[in-house]
Amino acid sequence: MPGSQPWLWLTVFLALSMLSSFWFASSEQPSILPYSDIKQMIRDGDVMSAQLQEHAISVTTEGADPESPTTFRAVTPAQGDPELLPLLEQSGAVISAKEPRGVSIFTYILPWVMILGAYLLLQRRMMGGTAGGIGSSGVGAFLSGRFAKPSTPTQKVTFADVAGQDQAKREVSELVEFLRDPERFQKVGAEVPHGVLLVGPPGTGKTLLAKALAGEADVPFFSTSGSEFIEVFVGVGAARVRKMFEAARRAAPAIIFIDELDSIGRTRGTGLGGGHDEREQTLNQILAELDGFGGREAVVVLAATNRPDVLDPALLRPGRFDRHVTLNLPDKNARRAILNIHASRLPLEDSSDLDTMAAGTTGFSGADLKNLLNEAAINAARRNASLITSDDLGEARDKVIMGTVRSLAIRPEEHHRLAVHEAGHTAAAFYTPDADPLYKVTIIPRGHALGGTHMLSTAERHTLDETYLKAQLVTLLAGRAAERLLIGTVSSGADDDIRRATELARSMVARWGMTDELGPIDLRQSEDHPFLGQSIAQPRGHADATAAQVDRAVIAALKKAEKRALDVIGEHRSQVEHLIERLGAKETLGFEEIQQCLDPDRGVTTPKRPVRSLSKIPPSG
Ligand SMILES: Nc1ncnc2c1ncn2[C@@H]1O[C@H](COP(=O)(O)OP(=O)(O)OP(=O)(O)O)[C@@H](O)[C@H]1O
Ligand SMILES: [Zn+2]
Repeated sequence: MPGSQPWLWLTVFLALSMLSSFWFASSEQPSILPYSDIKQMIRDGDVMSAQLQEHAISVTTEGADPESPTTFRAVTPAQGDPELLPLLEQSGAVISAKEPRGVSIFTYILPWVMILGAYLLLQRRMMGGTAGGIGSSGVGAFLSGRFAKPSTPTQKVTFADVAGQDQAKREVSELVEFLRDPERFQKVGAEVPHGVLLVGPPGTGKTLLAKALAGEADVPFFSTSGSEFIEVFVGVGAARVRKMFEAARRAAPAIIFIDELDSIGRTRGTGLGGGHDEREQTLNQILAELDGFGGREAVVVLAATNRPDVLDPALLRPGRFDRHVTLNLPDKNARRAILNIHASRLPLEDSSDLDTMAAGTTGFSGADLKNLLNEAAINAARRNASLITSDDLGEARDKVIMGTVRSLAIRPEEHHRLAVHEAGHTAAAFYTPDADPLYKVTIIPRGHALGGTHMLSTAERHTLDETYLKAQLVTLLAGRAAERLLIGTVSSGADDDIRRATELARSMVARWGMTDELGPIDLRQSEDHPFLGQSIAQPRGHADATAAQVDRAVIAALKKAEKRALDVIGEHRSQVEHLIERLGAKETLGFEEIQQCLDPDRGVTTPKRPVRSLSKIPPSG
């Protein structure tokens, strides 16, 4: 922080130098003599010149060395000395007088005021964070620290600036009316959600969407980032949160945006090495503030994260961040739209290049695409060209793919394998009658896993029957099976599939007694610790021989499921290949399209079974 505030330190420096000049100013070191001695010198005629001040007299004498006269000084008697002036006049010394020194109280106090001011500024800054922003003004903005970091007048962001993300926009836009006219809702006692969690991979436009909501509703936007709280001193984070909420309440209707919520909102009390006090205090303060909304205040808190899985469950309770809006990486059409938005100001040689780019950037986030265009423009500038060519774009794309660690960008050579892999999961789910019905399939990365076959989980299952679980195993392993059958090699992409399949098979064997050899006996290796919420090693209560038997049964179940997956895909090879082709071209396919590929004769139907919740089983890697 010090480095970021040079002017602050300049102020402190100035104040200190004022003080010091003040302290040392009076030290031109004349020798101090008793007044009577000075008077005697005057009488003796030794004094060449005298300078009179309000309460002091300085005299210069010839001294021993005429070249360097000596100065003496004395404080004059309090009531003054009527004899002094006549005496001096008689002596013939040069008499001068000095104005009373302008040392008002102000001069003493000014430096201290400056130091105090600088200190207060520094503290406010720490408390206020970078809160403030578009449209926030007045006292609220002052307290929230905006003055410390003036936000350059940003142009208003609206939903039109957010390409794709239709679902997310629709969900968030419900809040626009509330923010525009909260009284209408309050009058009829309608409670509007106060906490909305924006979930999605980096660069998918979470911040952009929050700003767009503020822009659409035309309300102040207070923003901060979770990671800012981690660096500050204990207690400051909580105070900052309080200030920001206070300011937002005053400015209501308003929006608070907390980026990177996971960096403060991680589950408390995990990690055996003790917690992070500051983080916990900050988190507790956020919870308290959220609870403090009496359902009446027109303040909406949006928070963004790409790790909803690590969030403290307390944050997700009703009345807190109970509304979740998911942002996905853009598919081809959405990528085209994003490129369009950001290329509107750029001189492109051929705008159809953007179609090519949209097709060749699977897995790019909105931020990646924006970055790509910027890199291309830089390339063109380096060449001294006035137009951006397709070569510039191509180079820029490669740079983004290679260069960004965070990016989930998919290399062209991975593209086909992903399509094969996902088509495998999809085909297995489609042809296995007991599996969950399909909903859609995509090769666009979601979160940590690449691609995904999305299935509708039929109702909420409380008990899982054996046939269903076996179908799950087959579906999980079918991605890898398809790679093996249709490409000839397997890849690390099935990592998560194998982990989940193994976990499931082990549960079937060791918890649910779904093998004949072992029967219904609990042979778990470890137990979930109820408080730590994680497995810690527990002593095993059974013999090594039994453990080996469990392992064998697990392996057998997995092998059998893999065989089944290979068979299913082999039997429907041409349909699966058709699916792969379509998936490669379109990246995301809905149920109807899946059905057209895998069962072309059947005509379109929709999933029959009742649907209550969406889940993503199996995730795929
Ligand atoms: N859907 C989109 N439409 C247009 N531009 C987008 C879109 N998504 C991202 N961008 C561009 O990428 C930039 C970065 O996006 P933003 O900061 O909103 O992402 P984020 O999801 O908040 O990322 P992070 O998780 O890193 O905070 C935006 O300023 C915008 O220019
Ligand atoms: Zn998979």
